[in-house]
Amino acid sequence: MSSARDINPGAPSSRTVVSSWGQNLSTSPVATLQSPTASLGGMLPRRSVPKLLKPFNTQDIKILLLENVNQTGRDILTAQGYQVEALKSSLPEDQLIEKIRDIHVIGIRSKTKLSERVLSEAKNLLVIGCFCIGTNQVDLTYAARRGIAVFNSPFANSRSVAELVIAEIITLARQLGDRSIEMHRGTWNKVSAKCWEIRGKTLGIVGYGHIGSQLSVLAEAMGMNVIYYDVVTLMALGTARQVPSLDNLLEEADFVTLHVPDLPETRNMISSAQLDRMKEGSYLINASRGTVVDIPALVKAMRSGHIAGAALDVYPNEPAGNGDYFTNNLNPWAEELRSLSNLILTPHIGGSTEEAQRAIGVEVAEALVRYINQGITLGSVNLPEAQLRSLTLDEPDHARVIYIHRNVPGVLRKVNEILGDHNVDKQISDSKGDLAYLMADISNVRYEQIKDIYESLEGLSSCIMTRVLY
Ligand SMILES: NC(=O)C1=CN([C@@H]2O[C@H](COP(=O)(O)OP(=O)(O)OC[C@H]3O[C@@H](n4cnc5c(N)ncnc54)[C@H](O)[C@@H]3O)[C@@H](O)[C@H]2O)C=CC1
Ligand SMILES: O=C(O)CCC(=O)C(=O)O
Repeated sequence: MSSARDINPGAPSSRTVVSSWGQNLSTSPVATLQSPTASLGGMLPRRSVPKLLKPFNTQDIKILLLENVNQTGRDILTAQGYQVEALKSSLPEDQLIEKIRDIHVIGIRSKTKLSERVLSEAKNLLVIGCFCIGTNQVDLTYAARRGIAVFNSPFANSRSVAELVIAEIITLARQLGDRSIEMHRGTWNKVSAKCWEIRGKTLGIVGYGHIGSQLSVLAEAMGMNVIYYDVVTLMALGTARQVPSLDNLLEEADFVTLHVPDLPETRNMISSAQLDRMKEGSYLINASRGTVVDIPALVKAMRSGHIAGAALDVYPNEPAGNGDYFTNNLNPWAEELRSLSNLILTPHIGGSTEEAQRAIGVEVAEALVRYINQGITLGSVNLPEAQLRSLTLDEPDHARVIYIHRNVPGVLRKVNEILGDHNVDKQISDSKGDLAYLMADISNVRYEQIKDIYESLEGLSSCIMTRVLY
Protein backbone atom coordinates (compact mmCIF):
# COMPACT_ATOMS: atom_id res chain seq x y z
CA MET A 1 0.00 0.00 0.00
CA SER A 2 1.73 3.14 -1.08
CA SER A 3 0.23 6.29 0.31
CA ALA A 4 0.56 8.05 -3.04
CA ARG A 5 -1.54 5.49 -4.84
CA ASP A 6 -4.16 5.40 -2.14
CA ILE A 7 -4.77 9.08 -2.62
CA ASN A 8 -4.50 9.33 -6.33
CA PRO A 9 -4.05 6.28 -8.54
CA GLY A 10 -3.12 8.56 -11.37
CA ALA A 11 -0.26 10.22 -9.54
CA PRO A 12 2.90 10.68 -11.58
CA SER A 13 5.63 8.12 -11.01
CA SER A 14 7.85 10.62 -9.20
CA ARG A 15 6.49 13.43 -7.10
CA THR A 16 7.27 16.21 -4.68
CA VAL A 17 5.03 16.90 -1.72
CA VAL A 18 4.98 19.50 0.94
CA SER A 19 6.22 17.99 4.15
CA SER A 20 5.08 18.70 7.67
CA TRP A 21 7.62 21.42 8.04
CA GLY A 22 7.27 23.11 4.72
CA GLN A 23 10.29 21.69 2.92
CA ASN A 24 9.86 20.06 -0.42
CA LEU A 25 10.74 16.43 -0.10
CA SER A 26 10.98 14.11 -3.01
CA THR A 27 9.20 10.81 -2.52
CA SER A 28 9.34 7.72 -4.58
CA PRO A 29 6.16 5.78 -5.28
CA VAL A 30 8.31 2.71 -5.85
CA ALA A 31 9.13 2.49 -2.14
CA THR A 32 5.97 0.78 -0.98
CA LEU A 33 5.42 1.27 2.70
CA GLN A 34 3.61 -1.46 4.49
CA SER A 35 1.34 -0.90 7.39
CA PRO A 36 2.24 -3.20 10.30
CA THR A 37 -1.26 -4.63 9.89
CA ALA A 38 -1.15 -4.92 6.11
CA SER A 39 -0.17 -8.56 6.31
CA LEU A 40 -3.53 -9.24 7.95
CA GLY A 41 -5.31 -7.88 4.90
CA GLY A 42 -6.47 -11.28 3.68
CA MET A 43 -7.87 -12.32 7.05
CA LEU A 44 -9.69 -9.23 8.21
CA PRO A 45 -12.56 -7.33 6.63
CA ARG A 46 -10.94 -4.53 4.65
CA ARG A 47 -12.67 -1.83 6.69
CA SER A 48 -10.85 -2.82 9.90
CA VAL A 49 -7.33 -2.45 8.48
CA PRO A 50 -5.90 0.90 9.60
CA LYS A 51 -4.29 2.95 6.91
CA LEU A 52 -0.72 3.93 7.64
CA LEU A 53 -0.58 7.65 7.19
CA LYS A 54 2.58 9.08 5.74
CA PRO A 55 3.52 12.69 5.29
CA PHE A 56 6.15 11.53 2.80
CA ASN A 57 8.45 8.64 2.19
CA THR A 58 9.63 7.53 5.61
CA GLN A 59 13.17 7.20 4.32
CA ASP A 60 13.25 10.98 4.42
CA ILE A 61 12.73 11.00 8.18
CA LYS A 62 16.07 11.43 9.87
CA ILE A 63 16.43 10.33 13.47
CA LEU A 64 19.41 10.86 15.75
CA LEU A 65 19.57 8.65 18.84
CA LEU A 66 22.11 9.60 21.50
CA GLU A 67 23.26 8.04 24.78
CA ASN A 68 23.05 4.39 23.72
CA VAL A 69 19.28 4.12 23.36
CA ASN A 70 18.31 0.45 23.66
CA GLN A 71 18.25 -1.76 20.57
CA THR A 72 14.51 -2.39 21.05
CA GLY A 73 13.82 1.28 20.31
CA ARG A 74 16.26 1.42 17.39
CA ASP A 75 14.65 -1.68 15.83
CA ILE A 76 11.15 -0.20 15.98
CA LEU A 77 12.27 3.03 14.32
CA THR A 78 14.39 1.31 11.69
CA ALA A 79 11.51 -1.05 10.83
CA GLN A 80 9.44 2.00 9.90
CA GLY A 81 11.97 2.83 7.20
CA TYR A 82 13.28 5.94 8.96
CA GLN A 83 16.96 6.84 8.64
CA VAL A 84 18.33 6.16 12.13
CA GLU A 85 21.77 7.19 13.37
CA ALA A 86 22.57 5.91 16.86
CA LEU A 87 25.52 7.12 18.96
CA LYS A 88 26.70 5.67 22.26
CA SER A 89 27.21 8.94 24.11
CA SER A 90 25.82 12.44 24.25
CA LEU A 91 27.38 15.21 22.13
CA PRO A 92 29.08 18.47 23.12
CA GLU A 93 26.81 21.45 22.43
CA ASP A 94 28.54 22.63 19.24
CA GLN A 95 28.37 19.16 17.66
CA LEU A 96 24.79 18.74 18.82
CA ILE A 97 23.80 22.02 17.16
CA GLU A 98 25.49 20.94 13.95
CA LYS A 99 23.57 17.63 13.89
CA ILE A 100 20.21 18.91 15.11
CA ARG A 101 19.85 21.29 12.14
CA ASP A 102 19.26 18.40 9.80
CA ILE A 103 17.09 15.95 11.72
CA HIS A 104 13.37 15.48 12.30
CA VAL A 105 13.50 13.40 15.47
CA ILE A 106 15.99 13.20 18.34
CA GLY A 107 16.13 10.53 21.02
CA ILE A 108 18.06 11.26 24.20
CA ARG A 109 18.43 10.11 27.81
CA SER A 110 19.31 12.26 30.81
CA LYS A 111 22.62 13.80 29.66
CA THR A 112 21.76 15.69 26.48
CA LYS A 113 20.72 19.25 27.22
CA LEU A 114 18.15 20.45 24.70
CA SER A 115 18.17 24.11 25.68
CA GLU A 116 16.50 26.96 23.81
CA ARG A 117 19.89 27.73 22.26
CA VAL A 118 20.15 24.21 20.84
CA LEU A 119 16.48 23.86 19.86
CA SER A 120 16.40 27.22 18.10
CA GLU A 121 18.79 25.69 15.52
CA ALA A 122 16.55 22.66 15.01
CA LYS A 123 14.62 23.95 12.02
CA ASN A 124 13.22 20.55 10.97
CA LEU A 125 12.67 19.04 14.40
CA LEU A 126 9.25 17.52 14.88
CA VAL A 127 9.55 15.49 18.04
CA ILE A 128 11.90 14.66 20.94
CA GLY A 129 11.93 11.25 22.62
CA CYS A 130 13.35 11.17 26.14
CA PHE A 131 14.24 7.51 26.65
CA CYS A 132 14.00 8.01 30.43
CA ILE A 133 11.68 9.43 33.10
CA GLY A 134 13.16 12.89 33.67
CA THR A 135 12.51 15.64 31.11
CA ASN A 136 14.34 18.44 32.97
CA GLN A 137 17.14 18.26 30.36
CA VAL A 138 14.73 19.66 27.73
CA ASP A 139 13.40 23.21 27.61
CA LEU A 140 9.80 21.99 27.45
CA THR A 141 8.25 25.44 27.23
CA TYR A 142 10.40 26.50 24.31
CA ALA A 143 9.81 23.16 22.56
CA ALA A 144 6.03 23.65 22.92
CA ARG A 145 6.30 27.20 21.61
CA ARG A 146 7.93 25.75 18.50
CA GLY A 147 5.33 22.94 18.23
CA ILE A 148 7.94 20.26 18.97
CA ALA A 149 6.35 17.39 20.88
CA VAL A 150 8.23 15.72 23.75
CA PHE A 151 7.59 12.15 24.91
CA ASN A 152 9.16 10.19 27.78
CA SER A 153 8.69 6.90 29.58
CA PRO A 154 7.04 7.82 32.88
CA PHE A 155 7.64 4.64 34.89
CA ALA A 156 9.44 1.89 32.97
CA ASN A 157 12.59 2.24 35.09
CA SER A 158 10.93 3.03 38.45
CA ARG A 159 11.31 -0.50 39.79
CA SER A 160 15.02 -0.56 38.86
CA VAL A 161 15.63 2.64 40.83
CA ALA A 162 13.67 1.34 43.83
CA GLU A 163 15.68 -1.90 43.85
CA LEU A 164 18.96 0.02 43.68
CA VAL A 165 17.92 2.08 46.70
CA ILE A 166 17.05 -1.07 48.68
CA ALA A 167 20.51 -2.43 47.88
CA GLU A 168 22.06 0.85 49.01
CA ILE A 169 20.17 0.94 52.31
CA ILE A 170 21.65 -2.44 53.31
CA THR A 171 25.06 -1.59 51.85
CA LEU A 172 25.24 1.60 53.93
CA ALA A 173 23.89 0.00 57.11
CA ARG A 174 26.54 -2.74 56.89
CA GLN A 175 29.37 -0.58 55.44
CA LEU A 176 29.65 -3.11 52.62
CA GLY A 177 31.29 -0.69 50.21
CA ASP A 178 34.18 -0.01 52.56
CA ARG A 179 34.67 -3.67 53.50
CA SER A 180 34.76 -4.62 49.83
CA ILE A 181 37.27 -1.88 48.94
CA GLU A 182 39.47 -3.01 51.88
CA MET A 183 39.37 -6.66 50.77
CA HIS A 184 40.24 -5.63 47.20
CA ARG A 185 43.30 -3.97 48.71
CA GLY A 186 44.12 -7.15 50.68
CA THR A 187 42.89 -5.88 54.11
CA TRP A 188 40.81 -8.14 56.41
CA ASN A 189 38.78 -5.82 58.67
CA LYS A 190 36.05 -7.78 60.49
CA VAL A 191 33.97 -5.21 62.42
CA SER A 192 30.46 -4.94 63.79
CA ALA A 193 30.65 -1.48 65.36
CA LYS A 194 28.07 0.85 63.78
CA CYS A 195 26.81 -1.89 61.46
CA TRP A 196 23.07 -2.40 61.68
CA GLU A 197 20.14 -4.51 60.52
CA ILE A 198 17.57 -2.49 58.60
CA ARG A 199 14.64 -4.29 60.28
CA GLY A 200 12.70 -1.85 62.44
CA LYS A 201 14.54 1.22 61.11
CA THR A 202 12.63 4.16 59.64
CA LEU A 203 12.92 5.01 55.96
CA GLY A 204 11.97 8.59 55.06
CA ILE A 205 10.98 8.95 51.39
CA VAL A 206 10.94 12.46 49.95
CA GLY A 207 8.67 12.42 46.88
CA TYR A 208 6.09 9.59 46.94
CA GLY A 209 5.58 9.24 43.20
CA HIS A 210 6.26 6.24 40.99
CA ILE A 211 9.67 5.45 42.50
CA GLY A 212 8.99 6.56 46.07
CA SER A 213 5.81 4.50 46.38
CA GLN A 214 7.39 1.41 44.80
CA LEU A 215 10.27 1.69 47.24
CA SER A 216 7.81 2.03 50.11
CA VAL A 217 6.37 -1.42 49.38
CA LEU A 218 9.80 -3.06 49.08
CA ALA A 219 11.12 -1.43 52.26
CA GLU A 220 8.11 -2.52 54.33
CA ALA A 221 8.52 -6.08 53.07
CA MET A 222 12.00 -5.96 54.62
CA GLY A 223 10.70 -4.86 57.99
CA MET A 224 11.30 -1.11 57.75
CA ASN A 225 8.88 1.56 58.96
CA VAL A 226 8.12 3.97 56.13
CA ILE A 227 7.28 7.66 56.36
CA TYR A 228 7.09 10.01 53.42
CA TYR A 229 6.87 13.67 52.58
CA ASP A 230 5.31 14.97 49.36
CA VAL A 231 3.88 18.34 48.30
CA VAL A 232 0.72 16.47 47.32
CA THR A 233 -1.44 14.46 49.74
CA LEU A 234 -1.11 10.89 48.53
CA MET A 235 -2.57 7.55 49.53
CA ALA A 236 -0.18 5.63 51.78
CA LEU A 237 0.68 2.10 50.67
CA GLY A 238 0.76 -0.62 53.31
CA THR A 239 1.37 0.95 56.71
CA ALA A 240 3.45 3.87 55.41
CA ARG A 241 2.55 7.28 56.82
CA GLN A 242 2.66 10.72 55.20
CA VAL A 243 4.27 13.40 57.39
CA PRO A 244 3.29 17.06 57.13
CA SER A 245 6.71 18.59 56.50
CA LEU A 246 10.21 17.82 55.29
CA ASP A 247 11.54 18.74 58.74
CA ASN A 248 9.28 16.11 60.36
CA LEU A 249 10.67 13.51 58.01
CA LEU A 250 14.31 14.51 58.54
CA GLU A 251 13.94 14.42 62.33
CA GLU A 252 12.35 10.95 62.38
CA ALA A 253 14.08 8.94 59.64
CA ASP A 254 17.15 6.72 59.98
CA PHE A 255 17.51 6.69 56.19
CA VAL A 256 16.42 9.62 54.01
CA THR A 257 15.98 8.93 50.30
CA LEU A 258 15.15 11.56 47.66
CA HIS A 259 12.76 10.95 44.74
CA VAL A 260 11.68 14.40 43.61
CA PRO A 261 12.05 15.93 40.13
CA ASP A 262 14.49 18.70 39.33
CA LEU A 263 12.46 21.86 39.93
CA PRO A 264 13.40 25.33 41.19
CA GLU A 265 11.88 24.30 44.57
CA THR A 266 13.93 21.10 44.82
CA ARG A 267 17.35 22.63 44.07
CA ASN A 268 19.56 22.28 47.17
CA MET A 269 16.51 20.96 48.99
CA ILE A 270 18.99 19.14 51.23
CA SER A 271 21.62 21.59 52.45
CA SER A 272 23.32 22.34 55.84
CA ALA A 273 20.10 23.22 57.69
CA GLN A 274 18.36 20.02 56.54
CA LEU A 275 21.41 17.83 57.21
CA ASP A 276 21.62 19.29 60.73
CA ARG A 277 18.00 18.26 61.30
CA MET A 278 18.70 14.65 60.34
CA LYS A 279 19.31 12.20 63.19
CA GLU A 280 22.87 11.67 64.43
CA GLY A 281 24.28 8.66 62.55
CA SER A 282 21.58 8.65 59.87
CA TYR A 283 22.06 8.07 56.13
CA LEU A 284 21.21 10.01 52.95
CA ILE A 285 20.48 8.56 49.49
CA ASN A 286 20.05 10.60 46.33
CA ALA A 287 19.04 8.86 43.09
CA SER A 288 16.85 11.73 41.84
CA ARG A 289 18.78 14.64 40.35
CA GLY A 290 22.22 16.02 41.26
CA THR A 291 20.87 19.48 41.93
CA VAL A 292 18.75 18.33 44.88
CA VAL A 293 21.65 17.93 47.35
CA ASP A 294 24.18 20.61 48.30
CA ILE A 295 27.24 18.37 48.04
CA PRO A 296 29.78 20.54 49.93
CA ALA A 297 27.30 20.62 52.85
CA LEU A 298 27.00 16.82 52.69
CA VAL A 299 30.80 16.44 52.69
CA LYS A 300 30.96 18.56 55.86
CA ALA A 301 28.19 16.57 57.58
CA MET A 302 29.92 13.29 56.72
CA ARG A 303 33.36 14.47 57.85
CA SER A 304 31.87 15.43 61.22
CA GLY A 305 30.29 11.96 61.52
CA HIS A 306 26.79 13.43 61.87
CA ILE A 307 25.79 11.63 58.66
CA ALA A 308 27.04 8.03 58.89
CA GLY A 309 26.87 7.27 55.20
CA ALA A 310 25.44 8.33 51.87
CA ALA A 311 24.78 7.04 48.38
CA LEU A 312 24.84 9.33 45.36
CA ASP A 313 23.80 8.23 41.87
CA VAL A 314 23.38 11.69 40.34
CA TYR A 315 25.52 14.84 40.21
CA PRO A 316 25.11 18.47 39.14
CA ASN A 317 27.52 17.86 36.24
CA GLU A 318 27.67 14.47 34.59
CA PRO A 319 29.96 13.49 31.70
CA ALA A 320 28.60 12.87 28.21
CA GLY A 321 30.02 9.34 28.03
CA ASN A 322 31.95 6.71 29.98
CA GLY A 323 35.60 7.28 30.97
CA ASP A 324 37.83 8.68 33.71
CA TYR A 325 35.82 11.85 34.13
CA PHE A 326 34.81 11.89 37.81
CA THR A 327 37.38 14.51 38.80
CA ASN A 328 37.42 18.10 40.04
CA ASN A 329 37.29 19.24 36.41
CA LEU A 330 33.73 17.95 36.28
CA ASN A 331 32.58 19.00 39.77
CA PRO A 332 34.95 20.95 42.06
CA TRP A 333 34.40 18.64 45.04
CA ALA A 334 34.68 15.30 43.18
CA GLU A 335 38.04 14.28 44.65
CA GLU A 336 36.98 15.19 48.17
CA LEU A 337 33.89 13.01 47.76
CA ARG A 338 36.03 10.13 46.57
CA SER A 339 38.05 10.26 49.80
CA LEU A 340 35.05 9.77 52.15
CA SER A 341 34.21 6.44 53.79
CA ASN A 342 30.83 4.77 53.66
CA LEU A 343 29.91 6.78 50.61
CA ILE A 344 28.55 4.86 47.62
CA LEU A 345 29.16 6.66 44.34
CA THR A 346 27.44 5.29 41.23
CA PRO A 347 27.41 6.77 37.70
CA HIS A 348 23.67 7.51 37.28
CA ILE A 349 22.70 3.85 36.92
CA GLY A 350 19.40 3.92 38.81
CA GLY A 351 17.42 3.06 35.69
CA SER A 352 20.19 1.10 33.99
CA THR A 353 18.91 -2.46 33.86
CA GLU A 354 18.22 -4.60 30.82
CA GLU A 355 14.53 -4.77 31.78
CA ALA A 356 14.10 -1.03 32.15
CA GLN A 357 16.06 -0.07 29.05
CA ARG A 358 14.25 -2.59 26.83
CA ALA A 359 10.85 -1.43 28.07
CA ILE A 360 11.75 2.24 27.66
CA GLY A 361 13.08 1.58 24.14
CA VAL A 362 9.75 0.08 23.08
CA GLU A 363 7.54 2.59 24.87
CA VAL A 364 9.22 5.76 23.60
CA ALA A 365 9.88 4.47 20.07
CA GLU A 366 6.21 3.49 19.71
CA ALA A 367 5.12 6.93 20.91
CA LEU A 368 7.43 8.51 18.32
CA VAL A 369 6.03 6.35 15.51
CA ARG A 370 2.43 7.16 16.52
CA TYR A 371 3.26 10.84 16.49
CA ILE A 372 5.23 10.86 13.24
CA ASN A 373 2.79 8.69 11.31
CA GLN A 374 -0.54 9.67 12.82
CA GLY A 375 -0.06 12.85 14.83
CA ILE A 376 -1.28 11.20 18.05
CA THR A 377 0.01 13.07 21.10
CA LEU A 378 -1.15 10.73 23.88
CA GLY A 379 1.55 10.72 26.57
CA SER A 380 3.22 13.93 25.37
CA VAL A 381 4.61 15.93 28.28
CA ASN A 382 4.33 19.34 26.61
CA LEU A 383 1.51 19.27 24.02
CA PRO A 384 -2.21 18.75 24.62
CA GLU A 385 -3.02 15.04 24.41
CA ALA A 386 -5.15 14.24 21.35
CA GLN A 387 -5.99 11.23 19.25
CA LEU A 388 -8.35 10.30 16.44
CA ARG A 389 -9.12 6.73 15.48
CA SER A 390 -7.10 5.56 12.49
CA LEU A 391 -8.23 6.08 8.95
CA THR A 392 -8.89 2.75 7.26
CA LEU A 393 -7.98 1.35 3.88
CA ASP A 394 -11.44 1.96 2.46
CA GLU A 395 -10.98 5.70 2.93
CA PRO A 396 -8.53 6.35 0.08
CA ASP A 397 -9.16 10.03 -0.53
CA HIS A 398 -8.76 11.13 3.05
CA ALA A 399 -6.07 13.25 4.63
CA ARG A 400 -5.29 14.03 8.24
CA VAL A 401 -4.61 17.67 8.95
CA ILE A 402 -2.66 18.59 12.09
CA TYR A 403 -2.52 22.21 13.04
CA ILE A 404 -0.49 23.29 16.06
CA HIS A 405 -1.36 26.88 16.85
CA ARG A 406 -1.38 29.69 19.35
CA ASN A 407 -4.40 29.42 21.62
CA VAL A 408 -6.18 32.61 20.57
CA PRO A 409 -9.88 33.26 19.78
CA GLY A 410 -11.21 32.72 16.26
CA VAL A 411 -8.71 30.08 15.07
CA LEU A 412 -11.20 27.24 14.63
CA ARG A 413 -13.43 29.39 12.43
CA LYS A 414 -10.51 30.23 10.13
CA VAL A 415 -9.26 26.64 10.01
CA ASN A 416 -12.72 25.34 9.17
CA GLU A 417 -13.05 27.91 6.39
CA ILE A 418 -9.90 26.43 4.86
CA LEU A 419 -11.08 22.86 5.36
CA GLY A 420 -14.63 23.79 4.33
CA ASP A 421 -14.36 22.56 0.73
CA HIS A 422 -13.88 19.06 2.05
CA ASN A 423 -15.99 16.94 4.28
CA VAL A 424 -14.56 17.06 7.81
CA ASP A 425 -15.20 13.48 8.94
CA LYS A 426 -13.86 13.93 12.44
CA GLN A 427 -12.00 16.58 14.32
CA ILE A 428 -10.49 17.11 17.76
CA SER A 429 -8.98 20.18 19.32
CA ASP A 430 -7.45 20.68 22.74
CA SER A 431 -5.31 23.32 24.38
CA LYS A 432 -2.62 23.55 27.03
CA GLY A 433 -1.78 27.06 28.14
CA ASP A 434 -0.86 29.20 25.14
CA LEU A 435 -0.78 26.29 22.76
CA ALA A 436 -3.54 24.32 21.00
CA TYR A 437 -3.50 21.16 18.93
CA LEU A 438 -6.07 20.39 16.24
CA MET A 439 -6.48 17.19 14.24
CA ALA A 440 -9.03 16.80 11.48
CA ASP A 441 -9.66 13.92 9.06
CA ILE A 442 -11.04 15.25 5.81
CA SER A 443 -12.36 13.36 2.81
CA ASN A 444 -12.58 13.95 -0.93
CA VAL A 445 -9.05 15.32 -1.00
CA ARG A 446 -7.23 15.10 -4.27
CA TYR A 447 -3.49 14.85 -4.00
CA GLU A 448 -2.99 18.23 -5.71
CA GLN A 449 -5.14 19.93 -3.04
CA ILE A 450 -2.87 18.96 -0.16
CA LYS A 451 -0.33 21.65 -0.96
CA ASP A 452 -3.05 24.34 -0.98
CA ILE A 453 -4.45 23.22 2.37
CA TYR A 454 -0.97 23.18 3.85
CA GLU A 455 -0.09 26.64 2.54
CA SER A 456 -3.40 28.20 3.61
CA LEU A 457 -2.97 26.93 7.17
CA GLU A 458 0.66 28.02 7.27
CA GLY A 459 -0.51 31.48 6.21
CA LEU A 460 -2.68 31.96 9.33
CA SER A 461 -1.17 34.25 11.95
CA SER A 462 -1.92 31.69 14.69
CA CYS A 463 0.17 28.96 13.01
CA ILE A 464 3.02 27.25 14.84
CA MET A 465 3.28 24.08 12.77
CA THR A 466 1.15 22.39 10.12
CA ARG A 467 1.33 18.79 9.02
CA VAL A 468 -0.78 17.07 6.40
CA LEU A 469 -0.67 13.29 6.54
CA TYR A 470 -2.30 11.21 3.83
N1 LIG B 1 18.79 7.76 39.06
C1 LIG B 1 18.11 7.43 38.00
O1 LIG B 1 18.59 6.72 37.12
C2 LIG B 1 16.72 7.91 37.85
C3 LIG B 1 16.31 9.09 38.41
N2 LIG B 1 15.03 9.51 38.26
C4 LIG B 1 14.64 10.76 38.91
O2 LIG B 1 13.71 10.48 39.93
C5 LIG B 1 12.72 11.48 39.92
C6 LIG B 1 11.44 10.95 40.53
O3 LIG B 1 10.90 9.97 39.65
P1 LIG B 1 9.38 9.47 39.77
O4 LIG B 1 9.14 8.87 41.09
O5 LIG B 1 9.12 8.66 38.58
O6 LIG B 1 8.62 10.85 39.65
P2 LIG B 1 7.10 11.14 39.99
O7 LIG B 1 6.76 12.35 39.22
O8 LIG B 1 6.29 9.92 39.84
O9 LIG B 1 7.15 11.52 41.55
C7 LIG B 1 7.77 12.66 42.05
C8 LIG B 1 7.06 13.03 43.32
O10 LIG B 1 7.75 14.13 43.89
C9 LIG B 1 6.78 15.01 44.43
N3 LIG B 1 7.36 16.34 44.60
C10 LIG B 1 7.56 17.30 43.68
N4 LIG B 1 8.12 18.38 44.24
C11 LIG B 1 8.28 18.09 45.55
C12 LIG B 1 8.81 18.82 46.64
N5 LIG B 1 9.29 20.05 46.50
N6 LIG B 1 8.80 18.23 47.85
C13 LIG B 1 8.30 16.98 48.02
N7 LIG B 1 7.78 16.24 47.00
C14 LIG B 1 7.79 16.80 45.78
C15 LIG B 1 5.64 14.96 43.45
O11 LIG B 1 4.43 15.41 44.01
C16 LIG B 1 5.62 13.48 43.10
O12 LIG B 1 4.74 12.75 43.94
C17 LIG B 1 12.58 11.85 38.44
O13 LIG B 1 12.09 13.16 38.28
C18 LIG B 1 13.99 11.74 37.94
O14 LIG B 1 14.60 12.99 38.04
C19 LIG B 1 14.11 8.77 37.58
C20 LIG B 1 14.46 7.59 37.01
C21 LIG B 1 15.81 7.09 37.04
O1 LIG C 1 19.05 6.04 32.29
C1 LIG C 1 19.17 7.23 32.04
O2 LIG C 1 19.90 7.67 31.19
C2 LIG C 1 18.38 8.27 32.81
C3 LIG C 1 17.66 7.74 33.99
C4 LIG C 1 16.94 8.87 34.62
O3 LIG C 1 17.51 9.63 35.35
C5 LIG C 1 15.54 9.10 34.28
O4 LIG C 1 14.89 8.20 33.75
O5 LIG C 1 15.06 10.22 34.56
